[in-house]
Amino acid sequence: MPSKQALVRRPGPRLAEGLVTHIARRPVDPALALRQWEGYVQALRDHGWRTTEVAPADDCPDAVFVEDTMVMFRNVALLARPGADSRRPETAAAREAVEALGCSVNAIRPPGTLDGGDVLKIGDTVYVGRGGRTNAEGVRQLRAAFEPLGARVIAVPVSRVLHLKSAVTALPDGTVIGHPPLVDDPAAFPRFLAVPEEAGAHVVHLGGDALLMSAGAPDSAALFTDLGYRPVPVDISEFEKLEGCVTCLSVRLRGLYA
Ligand SMILES: NC(=O)NCCC[C@H](N)C(=O)O
Repeated sequence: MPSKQALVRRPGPRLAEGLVTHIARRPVDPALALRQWEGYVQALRDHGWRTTEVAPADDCPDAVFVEDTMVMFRNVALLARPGADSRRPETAAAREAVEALGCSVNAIRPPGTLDGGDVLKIGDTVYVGRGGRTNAEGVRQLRAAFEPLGARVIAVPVSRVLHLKSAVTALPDGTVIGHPPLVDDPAAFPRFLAVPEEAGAHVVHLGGDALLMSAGAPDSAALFTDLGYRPVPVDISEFEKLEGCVTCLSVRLRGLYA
């Protein structure tokens, strides 16, 4: 059975200064953000996930988006080298956290850049978004790290949103979901399902039929219900103002040895 261990990182004091690239900046309410983060962590726990907090990186406004610090394949962590300079210091404590969980750790080296949010795994297929944060050398190093472990790495273009997983994620059956205006090339995926809202493109499989998703996508939630899934909505509006989504607030470690 897959392990249900997740890394999370609480929002720091400079959260409101987080990067915005593809949307207009809107003020972030730090107190509300903390409550929303606690609700997100609770939703993971309510569905059987153990959560480990990565030590704070309080000088890094975007540290709460801990998914970007690494990519997991089985029990191997590939430490990211974030494409944004301000996010580079985030990986040090993330490394300590995965090492403490017994993972093998590898790392992207200069001049490679890669953000965890650019990597979507579906079984042994690993899609990587070549876009604003992940460069060709990062893609090459991802291949070199994971193909020997049985991964098939497929690079896809990302130009309309921040990360690949800002555009698409996957249902538990492997169907890739995305909001078409934001997806560069839906034909890159063998099965693609259009969802009616941008925030509806982001799901985290909690186990069984449960899908963690933004409360901001009720029509997409209805679509998933109609397909036999059980949406678990969480309000993450303050993180969405910083181009965050449900995937990027945790690293899921499904391949740990018991
Ligand atoms: N994986 C993700 O989608 N991460 C969101 C990161 C948002 C953050 N404001 C950034 O621009 O890096």
